[in-house]
Amino acid sequence: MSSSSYEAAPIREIFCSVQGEGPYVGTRQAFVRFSGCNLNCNYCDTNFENPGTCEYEKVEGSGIFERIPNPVNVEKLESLLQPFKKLHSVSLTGGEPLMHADFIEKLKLPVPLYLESNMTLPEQARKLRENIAYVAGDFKLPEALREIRPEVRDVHVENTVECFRLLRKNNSRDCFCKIVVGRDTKPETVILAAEAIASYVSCIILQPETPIGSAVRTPRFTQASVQTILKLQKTLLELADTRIIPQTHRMWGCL
Ligand SMILES: C[S@@+](CC[C@H](N)C(=O)[O-])C[C@H]1O[C@@H](n2cnc3c(N)ncnc32)[C@H](O)[C@@H]1O
Ligand SMILES: Nc1nc2[nH]cc(C(=O)O)c2c(=O)[nH]1
Ligand code: SF4
Ligand SMILES: [Mg+2]
Repeated sequence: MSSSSYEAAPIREIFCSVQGEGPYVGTRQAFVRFSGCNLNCNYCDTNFENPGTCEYEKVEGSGIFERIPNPVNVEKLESLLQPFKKLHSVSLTGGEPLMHADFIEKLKLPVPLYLESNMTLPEQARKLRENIAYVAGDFKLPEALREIRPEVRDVHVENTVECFRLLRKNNSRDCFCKIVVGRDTKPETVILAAEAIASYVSCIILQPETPIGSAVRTPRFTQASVQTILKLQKTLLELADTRIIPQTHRMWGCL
């Protein structure tokens, strides 16, 4: 074992499922969910705290989880992923996986890496330019972020555009952009965001916000109307292939 295999990261869960979002929906993936995030999006559906152990579902869909001690080192993660067969890719998600770029850089896996990121950490993104085959990059609009100070807003947008530039689509990597659209989303900010990254991506996905928590019983409280999202798509189609795809994994209850 090389010394780099001792690099370790806090991982919240590891399981096999299918990609539930975006243009690769339905493809078979192993998911590695890292703990911790640098943002606090108001719609976030995920618990990314570090619980001290990692939940590992070795048999896909079984609902039976082993508790693996945290942090998990590179070699251990590679062995935990071995039982999962016929994978399209391994989804690195979280929390925010770019916070663990040094760890990801060391991973050696027989399948391509698919990065699910908030695209706000360009120095970390730079480290992974050669490692990632699929970039599912979110553009976090200022109105979706809790506790963002006005003076930080511009830096946030600049960092996001820089991440898309660094990880843009090329001959060996696909890169697409997801934008979660909810009741508070301003069409003007979506259009500005899309203009800034259109040349770096293969498509833009408008992902309607899925109601979470108490909002599930009052969905209209968080959702933008069908008409609003369709209108936005029409405008963005001038810039890029733009699709409206809701989260699908929640519909049939897989992880
Ligand atoms: C939980 S995040 C983790 C990866 C990374 N931090 C990010 O935000 O892209 C994974 C995906 O779930 C999406 N997501 C989270 N909550 C959502 C919700 N309520 N409705 C729709 N999409 C949601 C995020 O926008 C992101 O595309
Ligand atoms: N099935 C499934 N698809 C997903 N696509 C992105 C996810 C995420 O949480 O990053 C996710 C997830 O948690 N489950
Ligand atoms: S960046 Fe991703 S994980 Fe972090 S709060 Fe936002 S949606 Fe949740
Ligand atoms: Mg999810």
